[in-house]
Amino acid sequence: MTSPETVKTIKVAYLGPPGTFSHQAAIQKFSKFSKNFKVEYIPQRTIGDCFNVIANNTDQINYSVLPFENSTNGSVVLSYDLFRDYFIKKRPNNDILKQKVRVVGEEFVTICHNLITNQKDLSKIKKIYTHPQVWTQCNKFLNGLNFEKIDTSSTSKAAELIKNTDQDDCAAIGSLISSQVHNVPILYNNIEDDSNNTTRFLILTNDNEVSNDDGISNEKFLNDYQLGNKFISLIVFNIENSKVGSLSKILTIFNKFKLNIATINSRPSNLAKWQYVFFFEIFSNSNVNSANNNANNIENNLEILKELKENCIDFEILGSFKRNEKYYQSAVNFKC
Ligand SMILES: O=C(O)C(=O)C[C@]1(C(=O)O)C=C[C@@H](O)C=C1
Repeated sequence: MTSPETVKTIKVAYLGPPGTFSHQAAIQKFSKFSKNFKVEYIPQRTIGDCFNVIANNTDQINYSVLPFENSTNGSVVLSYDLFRDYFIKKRPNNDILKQKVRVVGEEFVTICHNLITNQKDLSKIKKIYTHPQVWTQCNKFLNGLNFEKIDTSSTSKAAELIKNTDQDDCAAIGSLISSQVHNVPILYNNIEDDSNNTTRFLILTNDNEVSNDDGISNEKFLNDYQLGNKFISLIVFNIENSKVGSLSKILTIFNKFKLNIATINSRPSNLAKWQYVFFFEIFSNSNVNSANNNANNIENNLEILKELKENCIDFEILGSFKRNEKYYQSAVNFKC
């Protein structure tokens, strides 16, 4: 048995305060490690801070949890823009394979929203606080109510503000756990439009870190705990926007190598007006870390990498990770 002094600590950053959906994602992903490791969950003030602790290698954080997309209202653009800015900043180096910020996993959380308030009469609520991503997940409940929307850094922050106000016309939207953490009652539960409302989170790490005394990389360590053999690679690139066919050329490359594209997103490049940075997620079957990688895996297929590089201004693999088995679960299994 490992003695308490030799137990290694895994530090996981998440959007705080405690009780956010990001906190829930972190616990879902990392609680299984607590048999062999001491897992510390470290709250961050903003989603930007969750990214920066990894990008800047601060506070000896091993992993960070980042909301990435929601089944009701789509991409968390703030997270895409953090990747975009990181990619653009790194452009001059253009080092394809070894990046500092790596995406090494994903987690899915069922998002059930609650109206949290000390007020007992809905018609008396004049201000509602929550994270901006939430408003359009609760359209049906909120439509017709007459209130001021106040954005907060997270849902649990909204509940904390309600706790600390003496005004009786305020409410927050957040999780059951946030209402318990801040000890403010729920007036209405399950106010999300879709009872299967789900957010997908990415797990980030820093390549320089190792997870255990054997020197196994965080990437391999986390993937070894994940079942299945489907991998996802997240890539980011920019192309000659004005050249006819430049994006279709990229699509052709994936078709040629028989790789399925799971998602496509674009964001303004911020380099010049009306120029874009593209994010693709690519399915593959082989393990990034195994010795017998086959050519199907984008990270190790030099031919694909060469063709992509030739047809992009800049191109980067942000990470590859095993598809979380929750992705395949039916909606019924996602119920709260
Ligand atoms: O505010 C929270 O609780 C978060 O974890 C952030 C966040 C997000 O940014 O999407 C996570 C899940 C929900 O979709 C709403 C908010």
